[in-house]
Amino acid sequence: MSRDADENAGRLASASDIGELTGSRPRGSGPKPDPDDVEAVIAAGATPMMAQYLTIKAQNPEGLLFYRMGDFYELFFEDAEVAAKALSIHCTTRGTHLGEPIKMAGVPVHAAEEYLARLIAQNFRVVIAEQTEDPAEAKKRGAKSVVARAVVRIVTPGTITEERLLAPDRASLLVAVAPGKTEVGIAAADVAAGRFILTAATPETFAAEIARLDPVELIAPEGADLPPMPVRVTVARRVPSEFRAAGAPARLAANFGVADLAAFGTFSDAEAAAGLALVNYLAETQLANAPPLDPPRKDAPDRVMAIDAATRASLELTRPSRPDGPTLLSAIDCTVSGIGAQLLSDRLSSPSLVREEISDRHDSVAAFEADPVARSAVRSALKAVPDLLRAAGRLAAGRGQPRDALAVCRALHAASDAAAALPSERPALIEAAAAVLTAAPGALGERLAATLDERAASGNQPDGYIAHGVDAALDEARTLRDESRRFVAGLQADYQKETGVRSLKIKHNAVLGWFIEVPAGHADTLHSHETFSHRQSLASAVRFTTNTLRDLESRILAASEDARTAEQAIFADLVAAIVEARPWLSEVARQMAEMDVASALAERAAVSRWVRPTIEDGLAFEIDAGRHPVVEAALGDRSRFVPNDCVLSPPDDDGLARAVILTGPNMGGKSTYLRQNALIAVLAQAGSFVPAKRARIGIVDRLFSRIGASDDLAAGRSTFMVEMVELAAILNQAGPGALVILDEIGRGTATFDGLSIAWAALERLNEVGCRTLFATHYHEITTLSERRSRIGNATMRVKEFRGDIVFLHQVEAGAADRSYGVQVARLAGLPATVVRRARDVLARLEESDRGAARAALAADLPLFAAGAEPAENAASGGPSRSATLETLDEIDPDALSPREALDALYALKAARRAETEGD
Ligand SMILES: Nc1ncnc2c1ncn2[C@@H]1O[C@H](COP(=O)(O)OP(=O)(O)OP(=O)(O)O)[C@@H](O)[C@H]1O
Repeated sequence: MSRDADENAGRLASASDIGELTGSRPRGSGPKPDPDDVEAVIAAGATPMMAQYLTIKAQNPEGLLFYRMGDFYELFFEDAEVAAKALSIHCTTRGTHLGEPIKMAGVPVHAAEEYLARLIAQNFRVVIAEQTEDPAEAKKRGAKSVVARAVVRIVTPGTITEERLLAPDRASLLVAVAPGKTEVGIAAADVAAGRFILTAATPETFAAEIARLDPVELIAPEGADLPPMPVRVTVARRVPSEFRAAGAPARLAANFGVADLAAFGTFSDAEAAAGLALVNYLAETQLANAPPLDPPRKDAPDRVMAIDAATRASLELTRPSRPDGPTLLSAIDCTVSGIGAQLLSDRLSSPSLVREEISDRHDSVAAFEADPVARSAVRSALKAVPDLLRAAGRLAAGRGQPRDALAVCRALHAASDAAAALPSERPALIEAAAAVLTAAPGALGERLAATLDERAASGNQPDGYIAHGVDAALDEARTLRDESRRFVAGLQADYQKETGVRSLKIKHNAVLGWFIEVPAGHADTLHSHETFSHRQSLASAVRFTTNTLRDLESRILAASEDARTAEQAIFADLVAAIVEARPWLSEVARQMAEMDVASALAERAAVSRWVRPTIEDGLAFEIDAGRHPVVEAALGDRSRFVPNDCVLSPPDDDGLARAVILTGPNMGGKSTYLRQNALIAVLAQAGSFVPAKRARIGIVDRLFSRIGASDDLAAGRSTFMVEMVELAAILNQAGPGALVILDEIGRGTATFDGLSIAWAALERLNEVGCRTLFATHYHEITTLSERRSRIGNATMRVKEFRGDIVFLHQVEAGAADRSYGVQVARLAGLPATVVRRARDVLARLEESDRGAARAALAADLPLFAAGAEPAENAASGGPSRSATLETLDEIDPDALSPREALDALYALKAARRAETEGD
């Protein structure tokens, strides 16, 4: 089977194939379940069951159909092949359909969640068709009648609620987008936890907003253009009328039982349209059991730092660029709970622009940092606290288990333990958390604790999870059931005595219920007793029953049934109480997450020696001894990381910020330095302390980072084109409040083109006056600092030692004169002949073209027309030519014999030695 068919059959389009797959149906070798020809197929001789299967499949063409047959979910035709491959399960054939064998694969119902998890992880969508009647009922309609089946749910990445299918530390967001006339409405739901937000973006900010939300599933109108998505987004296309703005606010309001959406805030028509499309999609896929969403809340993207998708990817804030690679989140995360980890991820994705909010968060971190005892106590109270919102969501959706109620109970008790341990110094956020958490466990928590049997509820037992003493009728039914069971046990001894068969046993199985079993050799003894009536003969044993046993069995069954009914009624009451308390539970969850994040960041600050940054208005940016949190952690021994300062604050009265041009050798640490300063800004505004000795930062409203570029062949763009598109976005969008870090802009084209573009881009950014770090190998650009007071030069220090370079990773003022690219290439293991040749070429180039060109370039630029001299000076101020180089220049390696080459090498070494001694 082709890869195409494989991918198309079960999945919705992934980002790269949006459009192509719109409306596509599963393809493959089996019959095409097209609604139009299903009837014809059935008429042509499908069995009644196959006819039912094909009808359901035709109505639900998107996704793999899990068709319930007894204890299995079966897949047929192409679905079977696709699932077999995706799950590494066996694909077999059974019977024929229209003369062809029917391919079939199945997964046991009891293990279905595990298989679903694997399919969801591969972006599949699964349609679940259950048996909706007892097979016995179906039989009554005739021997050939088919058990009624119906689709009960469509499992998609953004609508799952099962604990095992969800990542504990990451929200799985479902996002709907409704393009309007002037804006794009965006609805985002964390379906499992019930959170629902509405927001809007302009066509320009849309991609960045989607990157910030980072959904796992996206609902969009057919034909609408979407920005490139992270790899794992599933896209569901729906007809454009589903996203119509007209009437959407009223219909969405009705959905939440209010007359006017204004009850929840001010929303635009496009936002309401997106919200409605999301709610409808949830109803379409979850049918009767759609998990309830909280009323919509307005999300204000203008309160958070604007970070476009390319910057996010380049900084690896929460998603690694290569699988399992580190991210900022993974390197700093010390949270102890899933809800805390989710909040931290949110914070890093959306650093705040609101000074008070940032400062409140810093206050909490400071309070926890100053009080290690409270910090450790709060962290142990919150350790592994269950995700109570997800548990409550499952219960509200009718998919909950006793263990979900127990999770709510445990979380409420953890909340009160955490409340008791909070630091005594309580800035605003800790005080607010204390107020909420001290009210836990509350009446609900006490009731859950008193009602649930912890051991039984934490397992998967179908009964026994309601504690003894909660309900008299339940206890009575259980006593009756247990006494009857004991009576059965006693009966075994009686029957052994009565028959003299010591090996007689009373046993139970699901098919026969209770029965008496003796080895085949003793069967006659029991046959001779009137009391025993025969039930079943096996090869080695014969089974009997008696009136007394039958009687006891029906008593046990009735009592068990009574007990189960009583338990279910009590459980239903508990669920109702939990559902009613959801708003409070979500507040408790929020505060617990807040305290987990604050104490975790304090822990990080204490362990990794981070400091509280000073956040202010204006364009200050002063970092003393800043470090890169991810590289530092990767180096293992922290002392190996070399801290560096960075000053971009406005130097003049005009209030505009500085740009620093960073030059230095390859591998010298330029990218690390650039990134670390961007990450420090992100951390500071996310509410964290920062890896530095001191940091003073004027709020950064936009962050741009371009470090290296990769091609986007799928979108038909070369590396250079991608780089230029991204550079255009920066130059068009960066205002004075931005922080821009650019690494080797222009390197993807011919030297002079690249140099010119880099030059002009830097000038432009400097005119805007945004804080800029600009790393480049075009050393010519460093001459700009001589003309502009707000442009400075910095370089990465290296030492040369016997022809090799040693990276010091230290940033110092000044400009590098060379990139040491050839030395680095040598370190990387390039063949010696190539390195020699490269040195030769480099020496010639440096001697002739390049220097002249640089001088000419600087002289030609209007800006420097009046000041050509310094540029020329700079050009001629390179290293003086050494005796070694002179000797080297005279050598033509291609003309040398091996012996002559060796002699030449000795001559070079001698010349070099003489030079270094002379130094
Ligand atoms: N401040 C530092 N302290 C210690 N090690 C560092 C530091 N900065 C960088 N390094 C180490 O040097 C390596 C190279 O750094 P980086 O990629 O930043 O260099 P670069 O100058 O950008 O190189 P290129 O120009 O080739 O892209 C890093 O992987 C890291 O291991």
